Amino acid sequence: MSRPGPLFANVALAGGRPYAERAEDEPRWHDRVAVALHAGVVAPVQRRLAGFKGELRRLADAANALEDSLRLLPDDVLRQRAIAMRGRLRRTGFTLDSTAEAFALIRAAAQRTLGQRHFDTQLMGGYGLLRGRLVEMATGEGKTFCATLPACAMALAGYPVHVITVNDYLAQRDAEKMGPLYAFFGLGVGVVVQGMEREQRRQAYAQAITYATNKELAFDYLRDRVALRGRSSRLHQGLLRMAGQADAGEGTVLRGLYFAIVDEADSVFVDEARTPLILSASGDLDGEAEQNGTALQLARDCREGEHFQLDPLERGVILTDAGHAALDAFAEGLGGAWTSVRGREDLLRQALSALHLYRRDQQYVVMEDKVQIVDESTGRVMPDRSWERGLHQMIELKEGVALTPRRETLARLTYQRLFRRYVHLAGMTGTAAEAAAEIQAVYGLPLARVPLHRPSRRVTLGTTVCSTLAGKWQRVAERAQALAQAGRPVLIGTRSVEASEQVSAVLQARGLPYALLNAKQDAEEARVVAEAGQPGRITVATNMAGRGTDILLGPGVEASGGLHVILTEFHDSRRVDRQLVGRCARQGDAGSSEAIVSLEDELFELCAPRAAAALRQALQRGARVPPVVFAALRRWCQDATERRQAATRRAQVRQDRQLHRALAFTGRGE
Ligand SMILES: Nc1ncnc2c1ncn2[C@@H]1O[C@H](COP(=O)(O)OP(=O)(O)OP(=O)(O)O)[C@@H](O)[C@H]1O
Repeated sequence: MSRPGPLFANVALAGGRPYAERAEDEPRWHDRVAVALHAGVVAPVQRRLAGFKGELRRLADAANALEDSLRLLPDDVLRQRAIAMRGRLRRTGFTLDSTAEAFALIRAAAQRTLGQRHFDTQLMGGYGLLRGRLVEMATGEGKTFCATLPACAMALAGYPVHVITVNDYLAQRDAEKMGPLYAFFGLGVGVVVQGMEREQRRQAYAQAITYATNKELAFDYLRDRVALRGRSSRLHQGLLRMAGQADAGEGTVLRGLYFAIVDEADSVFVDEARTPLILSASGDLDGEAEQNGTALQLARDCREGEHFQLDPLERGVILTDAGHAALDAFAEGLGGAWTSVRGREDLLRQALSALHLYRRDQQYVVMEDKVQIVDESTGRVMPDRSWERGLHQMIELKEGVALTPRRETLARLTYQRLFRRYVHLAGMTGTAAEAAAEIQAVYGLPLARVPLHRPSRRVTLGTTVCSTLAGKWQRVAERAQALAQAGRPVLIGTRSVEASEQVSAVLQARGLPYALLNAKQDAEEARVVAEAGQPGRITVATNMAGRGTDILLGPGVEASGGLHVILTEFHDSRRVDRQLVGRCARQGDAGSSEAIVSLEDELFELCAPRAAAALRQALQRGARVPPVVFAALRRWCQDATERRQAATRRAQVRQDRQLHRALAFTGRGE
């Protein structure tokens, strides 16, 4: 990008103000080819960027050259110089020289306000973000601080900035921590988190820099779309407003989609992009309880293999011929949805899914007498979300809690479509590798790798494979006990609330003190994280302590070997495994990691049940299984899952595009 403007790629006037977003969000033909080829496009992506590394270095050198001249300047002179840059940035855009100067000023201000000096690697990362790249910086290299450079620079130039992260805890933590730096330049910071009122949100988005999670942002944008919907055309609406003839309306919450820095970009752009975002309103409960109750009754009488088959990977239920026949016979004489073939099949499928595919303390928890969905990638509850098409009510009935009304869809959007609408988009993550090609193809962000600030000292201890779950928990507890006794903090990462409770029970039985962080125990998250680096501390956590969590080492811990991370189950993607391991040995600190898994783990059971069973028998016979065999099994399972998920995302984008075309034809976008 040579300059930030012209930004108004597509301007709708919302509440009398311009609302910028990109109109052209359809991927081009070569993007589609790239998506189709997926893994095969890594090489061309990297070739095109061959010259960028040198540019990053030149930028850092240019900023360093200015450092001495800024050191002794009084605060107000520094501030004045930054403000004076606004005109220049608007005129010339973010050239290498102007960016170097802006970054040097921001770095000097950060030293004064936060007591931290941006590393050269952070200057490089910041430049990559400003230039619309997917910046890969290893876990712990300080992406939060790095993002302040482009955020501040863009905000100084007058463009609204969104810093997007994966959970409320991080959004709040980062906004608070970096606030004093922004305040130095008179730039306001807003945070948008779950449960905020509309007006609070509007105020947060009105600030120069807004921190928000991808989910909050997406739903706010969807609500804006609904607010703008139904107007004859954007242009027409804009003209009406200019002429002062438009209805006052409620207006929009956002100011548009100008510049977004997406933290943990692989999670947001890839992992979360499998699920469409659906804005819904309360419907009614007419006869729902009775109908669902009858469906559950029938589902309990159905037998797997005879009446239905399960596809746990796709969370699907397939009815067999015998299943169809039993359903038709059962429905005879019943009214309501039972009268139509589709209606009754839907009911039975949802009931079977509720019974067999959705498990308490895995996909959801029951808290405050409510079924609350646990987000698989963040490990957190999503209190105001529900499953679609009656599934949620079916699970409520299964759990014996009060039924909530079914929701009706108002608007629907995918992350792919949302983020492509940003006029200027950038992403950063510690784990881009396998996702880079897809992110380039779908979102148009080429990869830029930033070198480590200090060489890594992480010790990777390999994988222990146990034949059973029970054996695994014992082994995990033994390891945690031994390491804690040696004065090291230990982080035990689990995939589900259920697993975190299983390992807790074993630790308790051994009389070992530990802290637990999961969707049910999240009240003291900040405290648990703050203490997780203390000597001898054992912390059990789901993915809540995965991405973004920064565990600071207590006194003496560095000398005793740093934080030790135990991965107790492989995730669907290796990137998520690496994120957990990335909690230790950050920025050249001491630290180690190991994996202790079992052949009864879900990944193996779902993807390679026969191979897992054969290996289990071999282990139980006392045979020695070479580690390469387990490594191959892991790779096979994770590759298979990733491929399936990539296919789901492609289908998602396709469906989204078709829907968009159909709606555009009728003049009603989402
Ligand atoms: N320039 C700096 N000087 C001193 N400390 C820094 C600097 N940059 C970052 N840090 C510290 O490094 C730690 C890691 O930072 P941060 O959590 O932002 O890393 P990250 O790259 O976002 O990691 P992850 O990928 O795990 O989210 C924090 O404690 C932060 O305060």
